[in-house]
Amino acid sequence: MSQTTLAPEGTATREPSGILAFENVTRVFRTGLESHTALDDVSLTLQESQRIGIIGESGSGKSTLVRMALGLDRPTSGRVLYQGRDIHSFSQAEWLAYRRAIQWIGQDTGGAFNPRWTIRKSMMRVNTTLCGLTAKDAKDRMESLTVQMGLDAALLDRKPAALSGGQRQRFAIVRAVIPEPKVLLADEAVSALDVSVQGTVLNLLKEYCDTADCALMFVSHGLPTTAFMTHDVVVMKNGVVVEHGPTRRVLEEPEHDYTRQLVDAYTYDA
Ligand SMILES: Nc1ncnc2c1ncn2[C@@H]1O[C@H](COP(=O)(O)OP(=O)(O)OP(=O)(O)O)[C@@H](O)[C@H]1O
Repeated sequence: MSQTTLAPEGTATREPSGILAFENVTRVFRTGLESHTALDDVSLTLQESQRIGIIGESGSGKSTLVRMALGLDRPTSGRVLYQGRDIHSFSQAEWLAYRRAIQWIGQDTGGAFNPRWTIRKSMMRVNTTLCGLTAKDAKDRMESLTVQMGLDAALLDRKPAALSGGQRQRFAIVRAVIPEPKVLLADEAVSALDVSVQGTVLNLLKEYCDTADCALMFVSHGLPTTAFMTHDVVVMKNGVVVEHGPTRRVLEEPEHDYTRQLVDAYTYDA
């Protein structure tokens, strides 16, 4: 069993259930006669305003964890808790509130928006229907966040294909933060971007989390970006949490052989 309770370094108080928690979550995928355990009894707690990294080789279960948090997939056993309550016990109204409170930013910046609509139309649609904002609130927040992200407001009236990858990714962040989420799930959110744009996007994301007291689950293959973005880190292998702790300690003085291999491989490749 992998059990970890994580809090920002120096945080004085800890809520046992945190804002988002995975309680003994197991996910087994069955295809024909084969079965594969993508998550194996994973327990971890994300505290308010905490930024945690999730690292591990391809296939270790990182994205499955994110899908569980978004309610796009259900645990075979165990529970996903938001503010101490099982997300799958929510009423329809509670579910709507949850979908506002937890937002996702992925690697595929094109996929975040309808290719046939302008960015403005996509964002307004999601935030008024799915997230329940009034049209005025959605528009005001969209326009001011666009400027905060260093984007020209005129770009809102373009379709996604008429934007650069970096611009689309910054709009993906704008879309995600308009509903004032309490948790952001970033799954390889900057890996498709070139290094100079990565830095800008990471800074904006970090700044947003700090000013809005928003927690962040940061899934990445990049150890330097994980070190920059997170207070704590969880190392996953074959669906199990093999190590966790303050990011600097885990990356500089790994306790588990697997973490050491990850760190060494990264240094070697760099
Ligand atoms: N729908 C599915 N059906 C069958 N197996 C699946 C399914 N989704 C994920 N898996 C398997 O579960 C394991 C974990 O996948 P997951 O996508 O969570 O890994 P990951 O750590 O995010 O990998 P990557 O870094 O490559 O994105 C993999 O072996 C994957 O093949």
